[in-house]
Amino acid sequence: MRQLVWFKRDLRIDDHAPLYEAARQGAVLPVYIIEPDYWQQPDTSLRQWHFIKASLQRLDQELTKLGQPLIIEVGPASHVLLALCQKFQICQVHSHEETGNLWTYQRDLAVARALKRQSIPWRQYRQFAVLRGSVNRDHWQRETDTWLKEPLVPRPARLPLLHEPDPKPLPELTRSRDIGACIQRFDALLTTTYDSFFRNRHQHYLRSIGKPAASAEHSSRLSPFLAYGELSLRQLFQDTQLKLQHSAANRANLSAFLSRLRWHCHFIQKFETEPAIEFLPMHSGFIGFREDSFEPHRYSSWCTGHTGYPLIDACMRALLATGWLHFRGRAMLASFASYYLGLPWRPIALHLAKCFIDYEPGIHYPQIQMQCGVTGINVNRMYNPVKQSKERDPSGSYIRYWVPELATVPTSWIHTPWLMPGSVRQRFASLVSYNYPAPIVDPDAAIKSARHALLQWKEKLDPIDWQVRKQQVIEKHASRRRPHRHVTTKVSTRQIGLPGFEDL
Ligand SMILES: Cc1cc2nc3c(=O)[nH]c(=O)nc-3n(C[C@H](O)[C@H](O)[C@H](O)COP(=O)(O)OP(=O)(O)OC[C@H]3O[C@@H](n4cnc5c(N)ncnc54)[C@H](O)[C@@H]3O)c2cc1C
Repeated sequence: MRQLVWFKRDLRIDDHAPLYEAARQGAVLPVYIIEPDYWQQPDTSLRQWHFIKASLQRLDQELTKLGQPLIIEVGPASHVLLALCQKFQICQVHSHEETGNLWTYQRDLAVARALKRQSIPWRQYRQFAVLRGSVNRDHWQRETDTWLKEPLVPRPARLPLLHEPDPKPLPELTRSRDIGACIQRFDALLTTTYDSFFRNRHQHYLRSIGKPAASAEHSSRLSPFLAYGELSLRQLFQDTQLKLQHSAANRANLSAFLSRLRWHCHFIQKFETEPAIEFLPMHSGFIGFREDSFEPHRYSSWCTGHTGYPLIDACMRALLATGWLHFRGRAMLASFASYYLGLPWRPIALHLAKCFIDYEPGIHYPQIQMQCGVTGINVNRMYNPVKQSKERDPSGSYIRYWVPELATVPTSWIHTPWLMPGSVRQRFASLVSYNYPAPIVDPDAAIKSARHALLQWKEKLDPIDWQVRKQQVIEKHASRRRPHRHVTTKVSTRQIGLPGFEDL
């Protein structure tokens, strides 16, 4: 009974239920499909593909040690899978569930239809503490915690050789308008990133979390490995819990880290429940908000890190160069683009998605909407870029590193170079050619206008209607430790509900 395991965003062999279950039932063909059309989507970029490429090489080495190398094919998944099923007389396809963007959801529907036509069952397994179908947020926390604590799935002892693929290099993909490769990487290896975090980097996790340079060192930096599944979230969760039990000194740091692993699933659950938020704001009253105020010049200055606000530009340039940014930096970039530059949330989401190597749609879209103020249930976070700069990078060392035009600006002016008196500027200008832009918007006027625009927009809708829509968001998405007394209906839908095999 030959089985096919379709590797998607789960490039590992440990705690991999599809691989383990398939191997129990027969010989396994492990397959990864490169889908050129996916890599043309506006939220993807080649820097993500370069990361995946390295993960695929490691996955292939692991599978080869078990006995069956990885088969890598190029083309639309439904065609590739059908062709492989026919060629190798496959009885069943196994994969993890994916909470992806609309493109991957439609791809999965096409795969389900194609396999059903050939009467080949497709079994999908849970990869995160995320529920499909009807979700009751009252019990979500308990159910997902139970899943996170379940025993890990062992790796198969061996995989009998079914097919020896021809050794060939992975294809080079191209894109017409790509964001560009990363010029600096933190660490491309899971083992070294993981070991160094738990050995010592985590000891300053909490203290560093909001500071740009320190968090680059003391955050786990495991996000890309989680996003493409080289590391199992459940394994990381359980390892952290174990370390927490044996580490009296670092309880606060490890507990904070553990909460973030729960947030990972909490956010993906929001996207799984309401995938439309890839395109539409969570609070439907915000449909169309700021769309008329899109200014291409402001957008391109923000995208390239030339807004004239030193910390904003440093964060954007760090992201462009490395593909990673700490949480506060991401939040600040999104909030600044929305409130100070008046840009609509969706182009903000797309640019950041392309920049992030760890792009995870399920975290990304709910977070973006929260930071851009269109969920209707979160406090509006209008981070003041100058205040943030003074608090988070007081010496200006991060700014100087990423914005070399400001490298020699004295600390007293590093956060507000536009306020430098003429005499200082003259002295400074004689040393270097100073070509840093003036602030793209006046901070006080911009925030005043953001507040005004928000109020005006909300006034367009009847206040009761606004409240009703807000309540709908709370019922669908808010996490609850205790049951919500007023909610009588269960929220259902999934990712447009990937139908059961029989429903197609
Ligand atoms: C606008 C915006 C967009 C974001 N987009 C993404 C994204 O596409 N992919 C992504 O992985 N994270 C995203 N995040 C969340 C967070 O910023 C990153 O997970 C984190 O910075 C990754 O670095 P780390 O692995 O060192 O984090 P750590 O602090 O070491 O956290 C460990 C893991 O916990 C999870 N996590 C941490 N913080 C959060 C959070 N606030 N919400 C949900 N999960 C969290 C991540 O899986 C992370 O890898 C976004 C945040 C914002 C504000």
